[in-house]
Amino acid sequence: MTLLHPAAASAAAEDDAAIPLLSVDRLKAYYRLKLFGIDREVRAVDDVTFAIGRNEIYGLAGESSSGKSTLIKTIAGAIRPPLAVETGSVCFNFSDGTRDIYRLTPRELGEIRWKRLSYIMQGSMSVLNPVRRIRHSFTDFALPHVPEKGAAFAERIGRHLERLHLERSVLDAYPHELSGGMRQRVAIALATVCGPEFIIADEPTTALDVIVQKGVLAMLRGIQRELGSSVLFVTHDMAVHANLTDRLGIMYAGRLVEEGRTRDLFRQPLHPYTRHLISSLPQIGDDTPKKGLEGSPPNLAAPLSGCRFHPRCPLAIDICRREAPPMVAVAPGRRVACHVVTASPDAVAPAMEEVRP
Ligand SMILES: Nc1ncnc2c1ncn2[C@@H]1O[C@H](COP(=O)(O)OP(=O)(O)OP(=O)(O)O)[C@@H](O)[C@H]1O
Repeated sequence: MTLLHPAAASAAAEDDAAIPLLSVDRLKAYYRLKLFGIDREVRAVDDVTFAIGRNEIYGLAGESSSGKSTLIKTIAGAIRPPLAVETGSVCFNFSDGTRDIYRLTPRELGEIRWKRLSYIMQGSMSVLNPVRRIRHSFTDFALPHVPEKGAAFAERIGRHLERLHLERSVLDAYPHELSGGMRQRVAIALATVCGPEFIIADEPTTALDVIVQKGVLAMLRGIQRELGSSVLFVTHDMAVHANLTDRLGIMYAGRLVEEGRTRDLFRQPLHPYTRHLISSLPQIGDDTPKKGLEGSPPNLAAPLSGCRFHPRCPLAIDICRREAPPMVAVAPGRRVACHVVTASPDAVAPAMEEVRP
């Protein structure tokens, strides 16, 4: 197995577009706390590098507290104390120019929100004002960012709702009058009405039952294709990733530990943590009892030396306790941070042959 230079792997991952829409480079974001007079830092995002191409849905998976929400906050420039960005950069290559998110003024950041970069949150009530009709949410968020005003603006909203198979009458409802699924559909309509180039979706279907979830995901996939937007989709639910995302990044304890095309990760997971996530998914006809992962995730305020997964890893060897494994490109578009995987190319090589395009 030939290990690729990260730049070569990165280029290979971006088959569809020469320049990624989002580039995150060596990003570290820590919560800086003072507890009983003692300074503590929670290393929630610790040296994360990845890129998202145009027109792709990139999934981010990992168990609770692995740093997913912190990563998307830092990507969106929504950084409030005690969270602080230590090092690294986040650049968007929008159609009207490149923006380094940490060099923008609050005004410049406000100008790209909704128009170029928008969000779909888990609780749609956080964007839909509970005491105002839905129409006012559209006015508040979208009106400043589109050229149409007055009747032309109302027509734009109406046409967008119809495109998403929503009745125009939904505009007259209060959020509490709609079901959870319908509220999430409205939140997707709101997030996409200005035609954003990049959408961040944070657990948008987690609170919904499976049938409603399927409809909401199909709606998101449909509008993403129509607009040609890129999506960063965050959920711990691997089944959702399998159905929706094009590429997948796996986070563990503040770090990205594996990345590749979603189908390749499911067909041949390399990192022991990814293998665990995938093997614990239920499969029809398989009634063998699923074993949970022993131990608990590390305390990010006192990170371990070496690989953060080593105390729970069935494959851990000596070096895993001493040195943090770097993310290494092992095939075009495939990276993994694991000493065992990268040190045993022969064992992994046949598997990697399968995932080569
Ligand atoms: N405001 C905060 N102050 C201090 N630590 C925080 C704060 N918010 C999150 N953390 C810590 O940062 C780490 C990463 O949390 P984060 O919420 O980003 O993980 P997550 O993967 O999104 O989890 P979940 O799926 O449960 O939302 C955790 O250790 C968490 O306790």
